[in-house]
Amino acid sequence: MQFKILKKDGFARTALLETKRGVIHTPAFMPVGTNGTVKAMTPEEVRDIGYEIILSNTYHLYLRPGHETIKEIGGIHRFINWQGPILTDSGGFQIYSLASLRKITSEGVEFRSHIDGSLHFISPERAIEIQIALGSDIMMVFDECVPYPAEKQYVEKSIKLTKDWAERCKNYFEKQRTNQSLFGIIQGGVYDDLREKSLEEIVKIGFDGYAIGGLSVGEPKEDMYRVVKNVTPLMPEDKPRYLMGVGDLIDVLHAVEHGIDMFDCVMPTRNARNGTLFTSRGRISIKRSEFKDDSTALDPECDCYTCRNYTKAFLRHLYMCREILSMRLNTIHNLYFYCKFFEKMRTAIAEGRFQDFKKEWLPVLEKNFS
Ligand SMILES: O=c1[nH]cnc2c(CCNCC3CCCCC3)c3[nH]c(NCc4cccs4)nc3cc12
Ligand SMILES: [Zn+2]
Repeated sequence: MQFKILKKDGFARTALLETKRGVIHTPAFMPVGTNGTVKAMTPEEVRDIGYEIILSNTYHLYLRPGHETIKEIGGIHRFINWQGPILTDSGGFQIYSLASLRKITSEGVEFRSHIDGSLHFISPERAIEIQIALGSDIMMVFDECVPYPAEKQYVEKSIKLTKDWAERCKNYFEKQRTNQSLFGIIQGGVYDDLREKSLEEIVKIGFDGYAIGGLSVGEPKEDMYRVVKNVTPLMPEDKPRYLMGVGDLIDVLHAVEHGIDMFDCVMPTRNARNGTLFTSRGRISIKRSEFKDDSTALDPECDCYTCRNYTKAFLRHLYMCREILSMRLNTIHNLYFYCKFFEKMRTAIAEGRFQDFKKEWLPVLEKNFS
């Protein structure tokens, strides 16, 4: 995997991440494909909007239909019909946020499936074995995402576990003959000293890229910004930096400013499905009665399929009828808005005007148009 920095603007940078299945222009947003689908979208629609990489999650696919099934079918790319790069998470985060009856030991995590209650055990080695079977291009180590809030001594113990698990993931990965990449994850809660300790330990093990985990889990924004500001410049400059679970475009601007390259978040797709749409004049809730007779486009500045062909009145109508087309048209627009935002941000960095871009967009993104 090659990571080539094209241009720097302060700590912000725009780069090319070259994988065997294609190039990713960074800063990049990675749409979330739970169960192997970016909900309501075909892979062609996601690709035609301009996305180069999507996420699939190990926890769901391991439970249903099972990683062996996907392997027999020909791997995750064949299964979901996405020929570009795919990043899979380790499953650890979903176990904490979805499964029940969890038991965390130094060996791994025992949990009950949120689907049928069956008992499972995933070790760091198993988490890598599953991702290798899926055949993703970028795999994530099995980490412990520290919840917020968490006592400092709990976090101290947890980063030791995350470090041991990261070592075990790397050792297992190196014994397999696979040309996939493996990213490490830095934890440490909101404690700057523990963040630096976790960073040093994970970088010492050595990975193809590094993620900041344990954020966007309910901590105050100023804690998230402080951790990103302090940790990011200490991460290896010549490797991709991935801020997990982020996020809101305001948070993206703060993170790109400090040198983050990759993002994933359910925001554009989940918000679309509940009628919250991002526009060039702020965020709007399409179900509001003020749009009942509004014959104008959702966003006059947007040239996506939805904005070119439908009125706010129709989008509101579809939403009120809970029509499937409502989810599709809203998702097309929100994904398009995010994709174009990242494209404009990359251009701004390439032209050395990231600060202007941030100043121009922050007020828009903070605005609730209604
Ligand atoms: O430390 C972490 N370790 C591992 N994963 C994390 C994730 C999941 C990132 N998205 C995975 C996707 C893989 C494909 C399917 C969908 C998820 C996080 N997401 C958030 N916040 C957003 C949040 C989302 C839900 C609750 S908080 N913080 C996160 C912190 C960690
Ligand atoms: Zn649009």
